[in-house]
Amino acid sequence: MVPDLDSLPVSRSGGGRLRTVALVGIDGSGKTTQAHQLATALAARGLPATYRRNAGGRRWFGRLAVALGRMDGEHLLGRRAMLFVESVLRWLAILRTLLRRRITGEISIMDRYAVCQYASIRAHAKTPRPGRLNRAERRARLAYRVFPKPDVTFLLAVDPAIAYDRIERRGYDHEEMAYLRAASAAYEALPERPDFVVIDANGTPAEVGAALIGYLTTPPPAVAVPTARVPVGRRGPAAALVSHGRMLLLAGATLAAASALTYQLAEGF
Ligand SMILES: Cc1cn([C@H]2C[C@H](O)[C@@H](COP(=O)(O)OP(=O)(O)O)O2)c(=O)[nH]c1=O
Repeated sequence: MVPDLDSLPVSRSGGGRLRTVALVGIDGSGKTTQAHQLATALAARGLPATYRRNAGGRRWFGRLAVALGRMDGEHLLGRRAMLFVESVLRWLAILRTLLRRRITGEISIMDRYAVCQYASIRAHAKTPRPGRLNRAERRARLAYRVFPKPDVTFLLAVDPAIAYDRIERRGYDHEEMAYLRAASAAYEALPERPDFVVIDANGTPAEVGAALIGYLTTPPPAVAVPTARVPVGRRGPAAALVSHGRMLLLAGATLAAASALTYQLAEGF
């Protein structure tokens, strides 16, 4: 059966058409592989799905650091500066993705989203405490709150040891086991965690891909499932106000982000 836009669960739950899908999880969980695969699978079903990468530049700075004789981006810039740069670049990347989505009407299959930055901040803290919201995260949340929640957020849950092996095999970066464990715990402790659709990502790309597409194309249960997308109290004129306010904020942010240099930086990461 070939599903159309209106056959996807998100539209059936009353929230309108499916517009944004985010894949989140620790490094090596398979976000990039699966986001590409999912966009291709949806496109093959005639849906306007496009892969979008909301990267924070850590990998790029890692390569630069190595070229300059340092271990990684954190070693090059310092822990706090790297987190700040990552937060800014990811913010710009998400903004660009959402603006593109608005212009093209595509279904954006997003490789990472705002929650990845919150998890990164927790896991990269001097003393990682996965359950604790620190000052840096508070600031990031303030900046990222202009972005709407994706229609679906898939958390690719993977054993950190499997993720570690995958990263070693892909060969162009390295993560410590302690960091992967802290990041995994951070995702589990995020307040957004109850909204995630958790997918077992320990399997093969085909198995995980089937779980993702299966979720999106399987009709929801007949019982009324409350949707978290639009709180009931925000419907009607209040919803319109919130929506306009958000658009104004986004427009202002677009101006701030309009420098070609910054745009190119975000594009490259
Ligand atoms: C999804 C998946 C990826 N891989 C490989 C592909 C990549 O080289 C590497 C990491 O996957 P990748 O998609 O790059 O993970 P992320 O974007 O979350 O960091 O592991 C597997 O070996 N098995 C899998 O099931």
